[in-house]
Amino acid sequence: MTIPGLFVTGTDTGVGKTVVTAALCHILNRLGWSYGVMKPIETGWDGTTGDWPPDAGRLVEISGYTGDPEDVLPIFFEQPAAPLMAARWTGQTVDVDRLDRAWERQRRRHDFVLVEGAGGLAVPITEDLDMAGLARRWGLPLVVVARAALGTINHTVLTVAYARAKGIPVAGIVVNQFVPDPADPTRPDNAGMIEELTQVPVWAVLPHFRDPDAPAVGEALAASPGFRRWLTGLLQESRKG
Ligand SMILES: Nc1ncnc2c1ncn2[C@@H]1O[C@H](COP(=O)(O)OP(=O)(O)OP(=O)(O)O)[C@@H](O)[C@H]1O
Ligand SMILES: C[C@H](N)[C@H](N)CCCCCC(=O)O
Ligand SMILES: [Mg+2]
Repeated sequence: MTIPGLFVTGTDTGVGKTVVTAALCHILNRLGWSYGVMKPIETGWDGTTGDWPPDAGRLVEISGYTGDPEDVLPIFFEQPAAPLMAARWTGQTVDVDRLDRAWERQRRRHDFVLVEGAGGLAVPITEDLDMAGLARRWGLPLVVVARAALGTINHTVLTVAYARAKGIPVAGIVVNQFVPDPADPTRPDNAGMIEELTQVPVWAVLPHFRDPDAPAVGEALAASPGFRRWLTGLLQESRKG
């Protein structure tokens, strides 16, 4: 495989990274790929409720992963905060070697790994590493999930500029939760403006789903021309070896 996977980031927390990562799992399931999933650091879970926290649990459920939880979710914190903050509050530091070891095990097992970040790209993990640094460290191109509504141009352009400043390729942008609103005339044109300003393909403009389950969102993503173009390119590259 020409790329080892995708790092799904967003312009903010709560923009739809997990929904889009689960949709990508659905598409890879349909293609019959063997792939890995990771949520390297999840915050806001204390480890006592259920087997998995919400994000890692969702990805495990859709991908059908049954192995060691450590390889999907090496690190979690109770406080719903940036990892560096959550770690400091409990007198800890994030063990980056532990993240790397989980990543290496995933890479040994799979040609392709889907990784969901926490929050946006500049969210700190340690004093020296943020989400962008993690994607770069693991050689993963980004998918940027962005809101559909007013304010998204600025957030998305800044996210792409930050990625470029750090030398990380951005494979595509997903504009999420489009709901027409007569009070917000920007919505129908935001994706085009984002593409023009960033020169990154918008893979899809996804609607707001009553139930954003992986098959529904995955089929919508799979049917979107921007995503199909990227996938066709990836499949051609993977056939070349
Ligand atoms: N297209 C959509 N249609 C309907 N609901 C959506 C859609 N996308 C996301 N949501 C909902 O919005 C909320 C936030 O989405 P999600 O959990 O995927 O965000 P996130 O970026 O992964 O957040 P976090 O930063 O906590 O990881 C969830 O309740 C999710 O179900
Ligand atoms: C708790 C939340 N759902 C995410 N896991 C963490 C988001 C950190 C965002 C930090 C910030 O950008 O201010
Ligand atoms: Mg999430």
